[in-house]
Amino acid sequence: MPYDTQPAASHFINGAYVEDTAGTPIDVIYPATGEKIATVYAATPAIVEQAIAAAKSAQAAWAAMSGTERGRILRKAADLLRERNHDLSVLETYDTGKPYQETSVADATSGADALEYFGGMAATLTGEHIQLGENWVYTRREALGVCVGIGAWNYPTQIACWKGAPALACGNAMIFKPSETTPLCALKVAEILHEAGLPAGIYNVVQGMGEVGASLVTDPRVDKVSLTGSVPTGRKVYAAAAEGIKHVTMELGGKSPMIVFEDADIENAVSGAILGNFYSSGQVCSNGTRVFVHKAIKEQFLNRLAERLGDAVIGDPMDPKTSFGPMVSERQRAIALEYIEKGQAEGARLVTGGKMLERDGFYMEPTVFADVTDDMVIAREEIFGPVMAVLDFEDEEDVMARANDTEFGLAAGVFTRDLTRAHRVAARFEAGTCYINTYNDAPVEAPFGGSKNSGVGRENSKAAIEHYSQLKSVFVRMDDVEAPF
Ligand SMILES: NC(=O)c1ccc[n+]([C@@H]2O[C@H](COP(=O)([O-])OP(=O)(O)OC[C@H]3O[C@@H](n4cnc5c(N)ncnc54)[C@H](O)[C@@H]3O)[C@@H](O)[C@H]2O)c1
Ligand SMILES: C[N+](C)(C)CCCC=O
Repeated sequence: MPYDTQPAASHFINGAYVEDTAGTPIDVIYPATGEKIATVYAATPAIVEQAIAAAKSAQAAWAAMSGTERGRILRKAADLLRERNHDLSVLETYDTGKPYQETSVADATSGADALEYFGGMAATLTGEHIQLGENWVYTRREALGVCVGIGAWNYPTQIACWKGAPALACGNAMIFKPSETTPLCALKVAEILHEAGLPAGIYNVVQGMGEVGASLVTDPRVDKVSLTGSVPTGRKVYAAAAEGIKHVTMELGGKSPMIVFEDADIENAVSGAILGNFYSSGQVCSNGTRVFVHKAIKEQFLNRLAERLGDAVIGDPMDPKTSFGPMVSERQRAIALEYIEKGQAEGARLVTGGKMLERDGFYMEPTVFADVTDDMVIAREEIFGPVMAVLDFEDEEDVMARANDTEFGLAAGVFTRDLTRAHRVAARFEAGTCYINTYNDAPVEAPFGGSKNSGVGRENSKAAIEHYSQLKSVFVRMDDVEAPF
């Protein structure tokens, strides 16, 4: 192993690594080999208490600093993430199994973008002045207090930063619980933030399974919860947060549509479908896994897609030439393979792939089904694996209705050369993040998030500020107070 993956300790609390081996051990498995590469221990109630107490006592002083001072620390952390991109990318690859070819451009770099963007914005956060005759109101944009971030396993560095950066820019403290499947990367984010000058207690990381997350969400000292995870977990966390009337951001799952019209640039549409189904071995929330292709170009599209998939380099994720790595875990691969069996049983046509690879690690083939119909399980449920469902259509009205006929609303994409149609379709998509002639771009400047069951709130962009701060109005009377008696 060219990299020591064992973290200094399981948790990062109050500016330092903290260990408590009384917690349940969590083995960290390298998905490319199935080997154990590290062990962390789930937070005990005493560790959770330490983290909440540290965040609570540090937050007010952090919020009292000027935005310029807070932002400077975040921007320094962004620089450190970029300087250490290689090591952080290697760690991300060990944590998730995603190829280094991806992690070196999409994870620590995306986290750095968030820290730089929100670091730059911290000094610009202001209230407003509202004149009412002689009297006036001013508003103060204030921090929420203690925020809890709970992560999924597909983008551990990115999620730790996408939640941490706006929270900290607004003057909050954060306690982040990574997914138990990928616990390593967030510890490095915490370490770097503190090296950049973050005061102790402002960004803490605790490990554990769902119950650790639940104990954070229900603590009365916690003011906001931001979850990235599945819809079933989102339901539980949203309900628990509602009990305490807490602020929430819910970044949940999807089964997003991608519509390829007969006038589309086929090469670009195939590229979009590859990016939106097979990047990160298909383990991306916003993936366009229901690909509606116009009947007139369907066979051309499928032939070109199969040819391009033949160019995928499946192998050692650390080899920079590898473009398709293993699934994150044996369990996640088993889930995807079960869906493939269901697809075949329901009569979908297997165009390519469909099997696990007989080698160490959790590899399977990128898989494409054609002749999928709307009622098939593979067209309705989120698989979270490299399984694309291609469906036919002929009519725009009909395909719009079918594209929107889902409980999810995370993302949606359209490929067409017809400008008017592109914008008409984007306007009619019931989804929070839409694409025209591209797929899965997620720059920090743009809001990212879902509608319907795919989520509440937005990450990134100015919109995230609304979800990590609150406005206080202060009414100022200049004349006398009139009272009835
Ligand atoms: N919308 C987005 O931005 C986005 C991004 C990445 C992943 N996802 C979604 O995440 C899912 C895959 O990730 P996963 O398998 O890790 O999801 P998951 O829902 O199983 O777990 C997510 C996190 O929630 C924690 N958790 C579980 N039960 C909890 C509870 N009762 N209280 C508090 N925390 C609890 C887990 O420990 C984990 O850290 C997919 O559905 C995917 O679409 C969404
Ligand atoms: C940046 N991506 C690739 C759109 C991923 C966002 C997080 C979803 O899994």
